Amino acid sequence: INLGQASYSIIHDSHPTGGVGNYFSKPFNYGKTRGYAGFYGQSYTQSNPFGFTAGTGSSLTTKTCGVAPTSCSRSRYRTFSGVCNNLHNPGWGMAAGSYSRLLSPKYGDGIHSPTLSVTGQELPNARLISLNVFGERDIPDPKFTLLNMQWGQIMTHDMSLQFGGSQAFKHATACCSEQGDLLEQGDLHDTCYPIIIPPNDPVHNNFNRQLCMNFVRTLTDQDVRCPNVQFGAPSEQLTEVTSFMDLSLVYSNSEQMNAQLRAFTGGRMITEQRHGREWPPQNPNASTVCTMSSPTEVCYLAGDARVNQNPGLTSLQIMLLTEHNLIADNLASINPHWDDERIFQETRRILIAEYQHISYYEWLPIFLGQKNMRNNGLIYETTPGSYVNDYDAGIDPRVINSFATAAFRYFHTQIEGRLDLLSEHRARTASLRLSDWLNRPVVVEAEFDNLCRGMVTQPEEDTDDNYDTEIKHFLFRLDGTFGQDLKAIDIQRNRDHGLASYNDFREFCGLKRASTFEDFMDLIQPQHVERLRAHYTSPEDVDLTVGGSLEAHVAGALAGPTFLCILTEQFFRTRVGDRFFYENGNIDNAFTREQLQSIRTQTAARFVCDNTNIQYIQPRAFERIHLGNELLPCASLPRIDFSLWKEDVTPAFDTHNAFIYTK
Ligand code: HEM
Ligand SMILES: [Ca+2]
Repeated sequence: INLGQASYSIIHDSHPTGGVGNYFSKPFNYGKTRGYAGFYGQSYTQSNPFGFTAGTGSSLTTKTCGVAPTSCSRSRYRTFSGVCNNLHNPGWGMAAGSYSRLLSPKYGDGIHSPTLSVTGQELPNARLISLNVFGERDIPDPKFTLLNMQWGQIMTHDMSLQFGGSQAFKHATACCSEQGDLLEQGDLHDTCYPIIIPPNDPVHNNFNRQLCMNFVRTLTDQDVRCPNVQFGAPSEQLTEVTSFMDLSLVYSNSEQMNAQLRAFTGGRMITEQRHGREWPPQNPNASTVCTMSSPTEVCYLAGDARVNQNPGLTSLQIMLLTEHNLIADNLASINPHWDDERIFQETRRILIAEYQHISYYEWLPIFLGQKNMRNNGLIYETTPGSYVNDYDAGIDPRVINSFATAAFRYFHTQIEGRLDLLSEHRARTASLRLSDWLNRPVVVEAEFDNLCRGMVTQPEEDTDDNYDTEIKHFLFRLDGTFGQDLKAIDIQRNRDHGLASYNDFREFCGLKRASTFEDFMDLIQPQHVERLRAHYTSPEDVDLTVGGSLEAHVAGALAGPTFLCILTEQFFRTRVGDRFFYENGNIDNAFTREQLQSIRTQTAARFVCDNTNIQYIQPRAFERIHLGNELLPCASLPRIDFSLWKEDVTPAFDTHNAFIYTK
């Protein structure tokens, strides 16, 4: 490959003085005003989202609702589809089930059509809001690395994939012509909701034409005619993946798909050996899922269909895959009597634990704040080897629509459009332009270690109201000059899913409901409020994904109070509603105290070290290298001690005497 062609340099703007975070005189104490704490475990008004039987030949799609069994047997291991994690509600969190909601939807027609203004008119154009309300300044984050952003996308892909409508691939349904012109009304598919390019768009030449960006609506329980959906009830979007943090992106969401990924020997996953290391297998549908300049280019197959989407994501997926095989080889050598299935399942359990640990104790505190997480029971100060027995079968672990469709997407602001390739001495050898390498993983194989060093060294973009030009004007441009706009897509998706308004969520989160635009100034800078006023007719119309992305951050967190409320709620449910959560000592095959303690020593840094040829890394890999976080030899970082899984080690843990955390 010709990297020269792809190199790209950006001149960084200087950091603005007095950023959004400094706007408040009084810091907002999120923990104290948690007005929404009362609803855990309550049931929601929506119609039965589970227990679907297969859909009935919808004309829209071949996709069908997930089928949850009516009863479950107690398995030692998670199912691939997520069913039976909750023994009373077997469908909770399963793949092909629905999202949950914190607030009832606000569809235009009350049931299914995209949200409208309170005046009954269309909401302001999504691309216009993206252009005029949000910036595109390139401000490197002073503290965090690109790994911080990239790990978040891994968690996203584990937790959510909107059914049928994602813009992450070239969509089979076209709402705009090849040249980008809006199709005639009669030619538009039912699921089309194209983003119209406004007049005077700075990059798309709209002269004498009605241009658009493709946008296909997410399929709902009504679209695929799930049984038990009540006539006239509001539509609920479906998700393709399990809600649990169970590494479904590695192992897939069904047994059949998993069988295509497993080697069925030594507990291993299928890999292909090239250039002295293991790579994921080739995707049999390479030409449809990847952008390839030759038919022999690599295009990977993994548990998640988005694996090839961008080089950083693909690199982390590869690391998760090789970490699986590394653990499997360790277990196989210490337990030669274990068969393939046993090694595979125990390995899967350890890898998920390792990843849940890094996500909850190393990554999430950066985003949600350590104190906030402690106050709300998302993490605990544990004594060595102690369990946290906070599993609650009454908590619905499903992913919340406003989490996946608005709050978690805020971190698209952290995406960097230039990826540096670095030597072991952290010298830059070249840079990649992100939009040259979307759905095109060939570069990952050619530059794996250099890319990974870039990811753990380069700063991510500041978490603010700016979105990198590579995703704002060039997303999925393929060979074209310009492409799509991820912020505009996020706004359009917010309306597609009929999310309740920003103002509704403020109230829900215990904040003051605004009656005028000025009332937003408690959390949003005046110049941003003015831009909202210039575009929206009423404060009631402001989209959640827009208002939430403009709020000043809560001290110690990377989001404002409204998004923080949704994020905190989600990660509480994801933990407490997961029967197999790694710290839980009350399940049939809980880790022993020693095993749990060893898992708790694992860090993102060591994980990266063990799955790349990187020799030196800073111990806190989500943070940039600085005094106190200098490069150290990989071997000096703690590593999980797999000998603790040797079967003749009797568990020393006594449930009755141990210090147990309970809710
Ligand atoms: C280079 C990095 C990334 C790219 C190119 C990217 C691109 C995309 C695209 C194209 C979609 C589908 C939009 C739609 O059709 O509605 C999407 C969805 C999403 N993204 Fe990202 N993203 C990136 C990183 C991230 C990060 C860092 C996070 C959070 C930490 C994130 C969170 C989400 C979420 C929650 C969704 C919705 C997923 C679903 O429910 O289907 N993304 N992203
Ligand atoms: Ca999952």
